[in-house]
Amino acid sequence: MRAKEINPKIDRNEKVIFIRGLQKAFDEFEVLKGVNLDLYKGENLVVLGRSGTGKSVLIKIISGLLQADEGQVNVLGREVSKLTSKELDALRLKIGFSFQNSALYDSMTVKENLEFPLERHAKDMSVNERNELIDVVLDAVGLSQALNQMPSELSGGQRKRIGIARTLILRPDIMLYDEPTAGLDPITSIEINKLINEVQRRFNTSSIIITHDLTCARAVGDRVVMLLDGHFQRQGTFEEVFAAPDERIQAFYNYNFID
Ligand SMILES: Nc1ncnc2c1ncn2[C@@H]1O[C@H](COP(=O)(O)OP(=O)(O)OP(=O)(O)O)[C@@H](O)[C@H]1O
Repeated sequence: MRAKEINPKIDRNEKVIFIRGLQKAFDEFEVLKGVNLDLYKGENLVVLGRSGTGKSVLIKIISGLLQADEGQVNVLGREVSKLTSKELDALRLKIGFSFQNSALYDSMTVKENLEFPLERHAKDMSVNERNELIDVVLDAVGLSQALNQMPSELSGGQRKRIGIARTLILRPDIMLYDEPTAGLDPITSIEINKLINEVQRRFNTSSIIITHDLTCARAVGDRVVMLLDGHFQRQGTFEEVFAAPDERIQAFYNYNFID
């Protein structure tokens, strides 16, 4: 797969996430030891790292699910640690989570699954507006025909797409994808990579994509960062990061890459 062409709409004057000196430990175990991160408006940032390096912890801190021990974590202009729980709920609505375990409700149709977040968070929306929005997000993920199907009738890749549609329906500014291609075959993975780029273009979202999948990293990342030993050791385009003469990075590459 060819490397991604960097999105020309990235606005480097606007940081939607700004993190400085982030530290997080669990008892004696220091997971994040001073992480700095910028996510620019319109950018897809890939965070790579081996298992247990703290990628999920980072996402949880960004979304206020975990507290940082030290450092500044600013999301859409708000300092996360200073928010009340109500303010945090409001901020979370601007963040779309596509987590590995964000499963669909099996007893509901695709349409009902998509209506669910609207019923909770957009109570005043008319039926017509809802239906229009459902059309828009289903079209975006290429599954308009699945409207009345049950999740059990869909493939793993299609369920993943509907999960992303359900996240998009609240029109988030930021998308957080945790291992978006995990458990998918290579062809379906490539389709999900294309979808991540399509979401970026169509909805002008800024995204963090956490993955071990280097094919995914190369296909979707405008910028790639490598989390190693509690710090971001490298960042740049995919090619720049893997051109680094660092044994640990080369080992990661050689072990993972499927070309
Ligand atoms: N709530 C918690 N309490 C104690 N330790 C935790 C907690 N959450 C995470 N950890 C530890 O922090 C480390 C980083 O975990 P994290 O889930 O962020 O890894 P990861 O990089 O996302 O790994 P993977 O790719 O396997 O998902 C792990 O050693 C984990 O055991």
